[in-house]
Amino acid sequence: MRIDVVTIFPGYLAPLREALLGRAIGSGLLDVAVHDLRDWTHDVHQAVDDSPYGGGPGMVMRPQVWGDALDAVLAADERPARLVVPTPAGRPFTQADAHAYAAEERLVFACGRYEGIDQRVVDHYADALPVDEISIGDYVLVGGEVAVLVVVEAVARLLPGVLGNPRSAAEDSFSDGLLEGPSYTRPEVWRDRPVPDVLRSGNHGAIARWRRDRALERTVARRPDLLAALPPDALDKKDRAL
Ligand SMILES: N#Cc1c(-c2ccc3ccn(Cc4ccc(CN5CCCC5)cc4)c3c2)n[nH]c1N
Repeated sequence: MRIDVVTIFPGYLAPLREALLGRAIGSGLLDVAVHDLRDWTHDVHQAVDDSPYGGGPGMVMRPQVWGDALDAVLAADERPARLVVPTPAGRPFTQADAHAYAAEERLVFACGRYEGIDQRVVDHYADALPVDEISIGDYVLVGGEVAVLVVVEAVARLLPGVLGNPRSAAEDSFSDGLLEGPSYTRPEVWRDRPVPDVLRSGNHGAIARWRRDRALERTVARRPDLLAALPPDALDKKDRAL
């Protein structure tokens, strides 16, 4: 998979080259190119923004600069691409999106700043390729770069060979529709707090039941919306007895 990121702050994307993602890049599983939007400006001030038509707070990013940048970036590789534009007004990004994006040959991310990017940019490219305006959560950031780091990590970990243990991705939270329960490791007792006995019993059936019960309890307490979204047959009699 090839990933391109266009931003006025290329340094914000440096973490992509660390740790797991850095190894994925080094092993050729992922090809990442970060581009400075200002390389496509032509004025001495390298202006990328201007006042909003109709008034309102802040500045809006200019369509001409984005058009020149995205034309050049898209033309640099013949693989079909999906353009992903983080925005506070975007559709919520989900684990299902991460799986869908992991199947793409190429993702191009447009990182806005200020009040966002002139809407005509999204509208223009939507005539030529798939374009997603996504949001990573109901809180307000200052730009799209952090969202790109989140999305790229969620996608890259699903690529074959990136995670050391492929079972991790297969057994993700949300993969069975529930939050995962608590995890424990050595020591057996830490600050007078023991590991639950069942986890040391060797009784795999009891362990699986205990873990399912803890996942259900946690989901009821923290994400009742996930329970409501479960298919009717997702909970068995023992689940409902909890
Ligand atoms: N993903 C994601 C995001 C973002 C995100 C993503 C991309 C950009 C580009 C610029 N900003 C800053 C910004 C902040 C607020 C507003 C709304 N206006 C404020 C006053 C009148 C309306 C517009 C832009 C961005 C924020 N924030 N939160 C998420 N989950």
